Amino acid sequence: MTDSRSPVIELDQVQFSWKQGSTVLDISQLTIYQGEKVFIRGPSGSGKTTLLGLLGGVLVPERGSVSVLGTNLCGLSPAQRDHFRANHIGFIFQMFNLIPYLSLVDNVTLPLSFSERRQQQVEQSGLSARQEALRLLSHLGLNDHEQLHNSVTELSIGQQQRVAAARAMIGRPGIVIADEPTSALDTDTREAFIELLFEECQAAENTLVFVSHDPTLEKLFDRTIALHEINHASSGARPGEVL
Ligand SMILES: Nc1ncnc2c1ncn2[C@@H]1O[C@H](COP(=O)(O)OP(=O)(O)OP(=O)(O)O)[C@@H](O)[C@H]1O
Repeated sequence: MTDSRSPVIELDQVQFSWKQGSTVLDISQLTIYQGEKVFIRGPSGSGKTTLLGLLGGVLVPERGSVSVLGTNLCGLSPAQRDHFRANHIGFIFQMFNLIPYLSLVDNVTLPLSFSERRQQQVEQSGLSARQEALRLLSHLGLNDHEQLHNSVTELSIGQQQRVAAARAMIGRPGIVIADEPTSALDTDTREAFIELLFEECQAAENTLVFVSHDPTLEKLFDRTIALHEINHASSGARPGEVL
């Protein structure tokens, strides 16, 4: 079956191993399309975080190509990859990685300091960076005036997650990559958060790549990629192992 949407991420004959280790990822082909909401699952240690590192240009494969929005990341220098990532990819990390000495709003607007493109996208919306940060936080469920003045160290896990998601999405990067961002939450809270994430991604035309261990979330997504099914590396976990 052919897909009429444009590919935004294309992996071709990719192999990756950590130094002196055996091959962790060996993927012949992987294509993710514009606007898709993709769920990636796989056993612990199967290489999900490593794959996200390749998609974001944090890591480069020793073989094959990783093309994102038409740019082959393997052909860029480390500095060019950093620049590309700042412009086009929003990350939601497992541990959120919020900056404790910055306010919530400053945490959210931080990516704009590294990306003129994302800054311009906010300007074009007619809002200031602060207004856009507040809009995103409010849409993601953080609109209590008092909470907004809290230090990030005083936030619950769910609230931290919302700040991290707003930070990933500010300035419409195009691609949002989330690594197990809901693991500390109960099922209802997870689903509610993901629905909000979807709405915001759709409005901003972001493609979403989401990694989780939780199979109950799968049904919410357009497509699931079972990493252990597309990964031919001998060190990768085999189908049937504990998910
Ligand atoms: N920085 C690193 N240096 C060396 N080996 C690493 C590094 N990061 C991960 N690995 C190894 O690569 C393999 C895949 O790890 P990865 O974190 O990508 O798996 P994962 O599927 O995301 O696991 P989990 O679900 O537990 O987070 C593992 O064997 C791991 O030990």
